[in-house]
Amino acid sequence: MVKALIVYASLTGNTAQCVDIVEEALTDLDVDVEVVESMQADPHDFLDVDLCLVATYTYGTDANLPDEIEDFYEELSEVDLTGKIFGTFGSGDTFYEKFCQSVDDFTEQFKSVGAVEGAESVKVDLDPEEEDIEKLVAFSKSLVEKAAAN
Ligand SMILES: Cc1cc2nc3c(=O)[nH]c(=O)nc-3n(C[C@H](O)[C@H](O)[C@H](O)COP(=O)(O)O)c2cc1C
Repeated sequence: MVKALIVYASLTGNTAQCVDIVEEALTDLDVDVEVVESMQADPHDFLDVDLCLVATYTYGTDANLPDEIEDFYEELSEVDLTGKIFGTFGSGDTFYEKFCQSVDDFTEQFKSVGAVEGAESVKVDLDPEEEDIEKLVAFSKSLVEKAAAN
């Protein structure tokens, strides 16, 4: 059975909604999914799963990482995830110049520790609508296919 860990940060619930959608999609695909808030998460836990996922919103004056996921981001740089499949997603607001910058920051961080992107990241404008749900389900499916072939 494929195992997945989703680590997330969500202040007003939009990213949490995206997490629920991905969790349900992965469960429907027979994946054993664990969901952990970033403050409670340890990046070393990714070593025990087949699929490593991070979901986050973007905040601050210069598209900063949310405070509650910063330590996790830094510690992720110390974990060797060579060959592991990862996926990133989250919510932002297209009003801002750097839309979903934190999602991109995590994509780069995962790549820097050797993980392999299993599906293109999904960036949702505020709360997920029908087309976002479809994208998140397709994202989940693609990740599972990659993990199964890994
Ligand atoms: C002060 C502030 C700064 C923000 N900066 C950005 C930003 O740079 N880029 C972006 O895409 N969204 C930005 N956002 C929007 C949030 O990421 C967006 O509202 C998101 O849906 C929140 O997710 P959550 O409901 O999971 O907390 C900002 C919001 C606030 C309040």
